[in-house]
Amino acid sequence: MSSRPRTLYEKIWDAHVVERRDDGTCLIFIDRHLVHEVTSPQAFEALRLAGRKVRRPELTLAVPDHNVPTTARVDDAGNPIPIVDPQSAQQLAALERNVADFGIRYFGAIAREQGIVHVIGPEQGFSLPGTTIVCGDSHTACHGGIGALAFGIGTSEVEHVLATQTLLLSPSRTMEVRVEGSLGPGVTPKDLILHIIGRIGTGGGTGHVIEYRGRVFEEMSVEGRLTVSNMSIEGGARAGLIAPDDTTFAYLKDRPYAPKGAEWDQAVAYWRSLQTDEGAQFDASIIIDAAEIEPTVTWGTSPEDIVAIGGRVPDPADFADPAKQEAARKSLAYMGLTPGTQIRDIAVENIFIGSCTNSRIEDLRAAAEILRGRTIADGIKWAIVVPGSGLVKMQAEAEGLDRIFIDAGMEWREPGCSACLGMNPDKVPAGERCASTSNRNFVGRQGPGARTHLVSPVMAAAAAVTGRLTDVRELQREPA
Ligand SMILES: CC(C)[C@H](C(=O)O)[C@@H](O)C(=O)O
Ligand code: SF4
Repeated sequence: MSSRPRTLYEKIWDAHVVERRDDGTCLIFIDRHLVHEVTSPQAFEALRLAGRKVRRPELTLAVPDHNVPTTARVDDAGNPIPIVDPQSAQQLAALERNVADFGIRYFGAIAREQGIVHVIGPEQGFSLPGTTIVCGDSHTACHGGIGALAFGIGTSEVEHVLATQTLLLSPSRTMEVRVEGSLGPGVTPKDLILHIIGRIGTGGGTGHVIEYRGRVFEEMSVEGRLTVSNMSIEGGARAGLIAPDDTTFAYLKDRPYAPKGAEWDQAVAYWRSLQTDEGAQFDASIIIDAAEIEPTVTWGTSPEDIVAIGGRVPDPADFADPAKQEAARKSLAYMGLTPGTQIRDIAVENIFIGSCTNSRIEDLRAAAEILRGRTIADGIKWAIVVPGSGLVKMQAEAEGLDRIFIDAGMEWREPGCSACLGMNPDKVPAGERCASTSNRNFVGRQGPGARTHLVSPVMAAAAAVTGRLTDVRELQREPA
């Protein structure tokens, strides 16, 4: 192994090379494979047809999340309630058959550990620093928040990993996003990543793995780091990474699948070596001043269409690039917005707090803190809180957060992807707006014709209280 200074990405990559090919591609060992119901059925079917087994079933974890309804899943007698939508029911049944046939660890729809695949990986200690993690899902980048090299793969690659526990890959370029200074009050990791995407654009990270560096990330909780890394894919990057540190180790210790005893100590000793070396070169570098970042929302139909809460809807003519002008015109037409409108004058009818970006316990605590003792505005027709996992839900209930949401007039649901993409019945009606803590504001993402404004959990809570996009700093209380 060379002694030249290496980035964190290069260290993880080098540690997983099974074979280097002459064309520069490498066969990479995959430590962890997460599986959900949408992108796995054809992969299992192909294995079945070829008469192949899953090579390392113990390195695979499956869970249904996209299609599960978020209304009650068991009746009063504790019996499972059948899923109404035939396609969803079929996908869940297929996953159940596949995990049984191939001997894969599985948290079923009514297991208390069930949840969004990117929430349960770190929560279970299944996702660990320095590992390679894949899933047939673009937001796999999320797990980079604990220092894992984690990325989404296609269904044929899912099949390859199931069969061989390896992938043939080309190395990525490296990009450093260095954030200097600290985040101000009311400014969250979600605002930070929206701001970063606004800066680099949705294509800015293409071909790169981003390492997020700087004191902001050292000071940030693991859950905040997961939020940031989660949206790396919206900046076009293959993956995101944040170097593991004592905060990461404290978060992972004693989790069900984390190493224990002497193995834990050995693991931590290794994880401590997973820092970018002094003098290591990145292929690209971006520097951001945290002090410039305000609570941020999206105005358009791309995650790069961001604006500070104090700002206005942009005029397409403001963009220099004619292609951007045209995209902005289309976005504004879809979003039903007029250039120059104050962001804080935009009324919303729907609130969604959830998704693999923002449905962990800290997200729910922060939103509940804004909603405590308040009620949602009259203009809000639908407001749901969807915890990221059954364990997050239990924890939130133990802390009384569910009561705060319900007393405010919101619905408290079962875990899953829900209105993040509306593959289940949770959809935003056409022409209506939603302040959403999810990660994509694409045309039709939350339902046909739905208009999404991406926000942080506290900003979603603030919008629920006032019925319009609102600067959460106006609603924050002095600490008691
Ligand atoms: C359904 C799945 C393949 C998809 C993804 O890859 O990201 C979904 O999770 C999403 O967020 O759009
Ligand atoms: S919560 Fe949304 S972004 Fe995350 S995996 Fe589910 S659908 Fe994809």
